[in-house]
Amino acid sequence: MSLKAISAKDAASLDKDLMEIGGWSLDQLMELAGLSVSQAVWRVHPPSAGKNVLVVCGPGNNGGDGLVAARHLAHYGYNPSVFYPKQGKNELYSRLRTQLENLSIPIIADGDAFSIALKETSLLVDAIFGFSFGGPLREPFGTVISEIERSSVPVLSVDAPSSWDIATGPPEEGPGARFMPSALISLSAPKPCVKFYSGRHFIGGRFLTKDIAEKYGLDLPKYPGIDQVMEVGVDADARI
Ligand SMILES: NC(=O)C1=CN([C@@H]2O[C@H](COP(=O)(O)OP(=O)(O)OC[C@H]3O[C@@H](n4cnc5c(N)ncnc54)[C@H](O)[C@@H]3O)[C@@H](O)[C@H]2O)[C@@H](O)CC1
Ligand SMILES: [K+]
Repeated sequence: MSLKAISAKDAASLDKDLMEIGGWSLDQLMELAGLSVSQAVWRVHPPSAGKNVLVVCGPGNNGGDGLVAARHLAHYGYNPSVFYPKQGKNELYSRLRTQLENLSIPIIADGDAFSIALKETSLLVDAIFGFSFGGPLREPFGTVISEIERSSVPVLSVDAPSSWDIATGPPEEGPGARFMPSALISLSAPKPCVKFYSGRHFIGGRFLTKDIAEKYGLDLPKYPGIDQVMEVGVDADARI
């Protein structure tokens, strides 16, 4: 069963609905989104496969999901580090950063340190851009994406493979043209660019209601048991 995709425009308006009529705060949505990212990491890369996980965070809420995921990964026993070259400027991101600092999770901002960390990690979480990515890749992210593409480190992308156009997928050429993560977690619903993606696909963000799903023509994911992720095409509905 392939799940219905949601456009970037509708994804933004779904977020607005969740917060304006759904009673949700951004903190809560980001916490559940980041928690589901951490569970997808556990599914594709349990600590026995390597504890070093490098979370690359962009300046927006996709990056915020990465900050939240890094915290959960530390509590699970991984050694996460965060590369956060353009740090989001608001109170929520600074509180998330403080939570990471209090767990002694390294937050690196410099490109050379990123190159070193990339060589020492066994999984990279791509929390650079989500559904608000648009237009030609602005530095430093072209360089960052090219380095990720060139490395052999497996990647789990959050909501969309960063640098892909949310509707039309990977760029023809330049950074991102050969970027294919080995795992993807879509939040709330897949984005249209998922049709260009091949690899393990999870759905996360276990907070949709039937009404909101209907309003946007989405399927309600059948999360198994108490899990915060459902693997598309793998997990059967095992709800209690
Ligand atoms: N709907 C949901 O289920 C939820 C969504 N969340 C996350 O929020 C994300 C969307 O967050 P935002 O709307 O903040 O946007 P994004 O985090 O997708 O990206 C926006 C940031 O990237 C920069 N940017 C955009 N295009 C660029 C380019 N071409 N070159 C360089 N920089 C560029 C923008 O300046 C902005 O700072 C989703 O993808 C998801 O990961 C969660 O945090 C909350 C729950
Ligand atoms: K991403």
